[in-house]
Amino acid sequence: MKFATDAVRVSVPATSANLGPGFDAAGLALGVRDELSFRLLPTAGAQIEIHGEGEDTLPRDESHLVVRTFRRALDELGLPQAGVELVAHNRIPQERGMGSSAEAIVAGVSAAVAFAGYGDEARDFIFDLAAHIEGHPDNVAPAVYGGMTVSWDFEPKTEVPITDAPSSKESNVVPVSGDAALFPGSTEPFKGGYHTVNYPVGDLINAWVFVPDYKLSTEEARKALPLEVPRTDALFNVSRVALLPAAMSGASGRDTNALLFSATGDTLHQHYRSSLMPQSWELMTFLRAHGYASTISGAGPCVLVLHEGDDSAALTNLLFENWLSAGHWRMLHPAIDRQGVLFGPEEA
Ligand SMILES: Nc1ncnc2c1ncn2[C@@H]1O[C@H](COP(=O)(O)OP(=O)(O)OP(=O)(O)O)[C@@H](O)[C@H]1O
Ligand SMILES: N[C@@H](CCO)C(=O)O
Repeated sequence: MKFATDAVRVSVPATSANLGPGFDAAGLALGVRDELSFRLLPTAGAQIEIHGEGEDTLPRDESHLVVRTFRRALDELGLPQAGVELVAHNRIPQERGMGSSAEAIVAGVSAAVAFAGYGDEARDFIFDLAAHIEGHPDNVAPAVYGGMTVSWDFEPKTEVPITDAPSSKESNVVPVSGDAALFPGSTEPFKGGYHTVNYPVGDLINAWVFVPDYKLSTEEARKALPLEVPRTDALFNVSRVALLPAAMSGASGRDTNALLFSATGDTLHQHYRSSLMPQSWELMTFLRAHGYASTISGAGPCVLVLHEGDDSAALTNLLFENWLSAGHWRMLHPAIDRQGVLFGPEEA
């Protein structure tokens, strides 16, 4: 395969994973974007210019996450390993729970796809490869498709009776019974691996992200989680995560803010991580004590609030004296992003 163009642009939104109960499954795209441009160079290697978030910390060599995933995607697409110039304008806070690593991975894969000359039809390929590189799909899915997503890892070997389990990698696909009848001609196979669906988000749903002045790596935050959880905690999260789509739609016919409050409850992961981010835990519990649907964003330490209606003034009043005035927290009010990654050839 050959490069279809010599320069491409990519724009990827921030994301908030888990939304409380949906650990490693639910995610929401937020209107804070990193913008990247890539240009092929006649010589090997990577030349990297970084503006904004990470300009003092990110590497400027082949170990840069965007470049690493770009190279992996070039291999997958059968494109040669060319030299590349990368200019990144980063707005997404890093190691804060706003999906910066998923953003970087989606950016690298999308750039390779754009160089290959593909457009929207390659979105599923981007999701599949990026989720495999990230290792969990909850940030990658909204970064790719926008809006609210729920993702899952389909394992034919465990989800079909053992006697029917496919034995080779090639047959690691399960046709879903009934599809052909419902949609004549449809094959809709469920292959092993990550899948995702979008759920509607009501126009009046607002999101706020409180960004602290300290960081926490996802790797550290994942180490704090137990391998097993009590059944009562698992049952609690099953009901809460099942409520999320109805609450986020804003169209359930019930009080949306009351539903959002219940739907963002979690007993599976947040409290195990609280000692790694005591200030964030305190802010989240304070907000919940005042009736706000509040969660730790992703692996933390940002705090997310979801609410029907614009409560910016009330939130500022509530938090100014004890939280915002000391300068340790920034309050963001991003739109819900409904587009996901944007990518294509650099316009001349
Ligand atoms: N824009 C970027 N460009 C290159 N590398 C990045 C970028 N953003 C993040 N990274 C890499 O990803 C790491 C942060 O990943 P981590 O998963 O810890 O945080 P996060 O993705 O912001 O949080 P979460 O997954 O909880 O939302 C950084 O230390 C850096 O190595
Ligand atoms: N679901 C992930 C999101 C962070 O990448 C976690 O909470 O660890």
